[in-house]
Amino acid sequence: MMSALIQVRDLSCGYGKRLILKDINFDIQRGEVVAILGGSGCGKSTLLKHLIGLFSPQSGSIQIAGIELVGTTGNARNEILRHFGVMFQSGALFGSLTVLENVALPLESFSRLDAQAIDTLARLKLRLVGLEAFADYAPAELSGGMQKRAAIARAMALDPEILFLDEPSAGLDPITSAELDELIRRIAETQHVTFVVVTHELASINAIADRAIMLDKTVQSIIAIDTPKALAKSDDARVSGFFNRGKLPLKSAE
Ligand SMILES: Nc1ncnc2c1ncn2[C@@H]1O[C@H](COP(=O)(O)OP(=O)(O)OP(=O)(O)O)[C@@H](O)[C@H]1O
Repeated sequence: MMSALIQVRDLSCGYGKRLILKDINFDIQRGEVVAILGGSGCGKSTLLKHLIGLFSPQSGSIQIAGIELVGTTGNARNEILRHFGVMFQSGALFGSLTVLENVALPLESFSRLDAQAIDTLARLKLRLVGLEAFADYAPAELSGGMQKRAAIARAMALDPEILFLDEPSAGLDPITSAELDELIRRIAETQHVTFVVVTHELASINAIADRAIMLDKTVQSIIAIDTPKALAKSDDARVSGFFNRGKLPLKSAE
């Protein structure tokens, strides 16, 4: 049997002595798009920051393609992190660089390719997100949605196996947000990239996620993992309530 691409076991994490999440267990398979969701302050970003190795957990295990991340240092750690592309909410592009230069930056820093090859690869990534015509623009000249797409192109520069996105549709209008969802789905399907996406946008979750991991602030842990469809029908009101918010309550028969 193929092992999971991401396997998290008995993870407890937080900041210093402060515990934010405990008893975290889940597997993510290759090619899946998984959303991490839950109310404000429940620890979605905290989980993401631990998954990408930005913080070390208090205890537990995070295996990427069968290799333990927790406690691994040096070159072995860099080797694991090489599987990752990351786009933070504040995933700002460097304003002083062109769009193309932004996408080329990871290649210049972490590959040994020559300038010509880097240029070619960076343009290929821009084409993937539909921005090849904007290579020489400054980031500030792009719309919010285009900036997000450029940031995804940059996160894709080193051909990561896994892309971690923190609130990708934050600050976007619904139509632009839906376009970004389409792009995420297309990259997952055509490039076989696995996505872990922190989001609280219901429309996005339904559009992109094969499965969603729902966190809860009170229990400081996962309260459900399933397809968005199944979660919406959950018997647990904390779960189904999240999926059905905004819908008019049904009048009960008298
Ligand atoms: N770097 C940090 N140092 C200390 N505490 C932090 C740090 N980052 C987050 N926290 C705390 O951890 C808790 C969870 O925050 P986190 O950002 O993970 O939640 P979230 O679910 O992503 O929230 P939101 O949806 O509001 O972005 C919060 O109480 C927050 O104050």
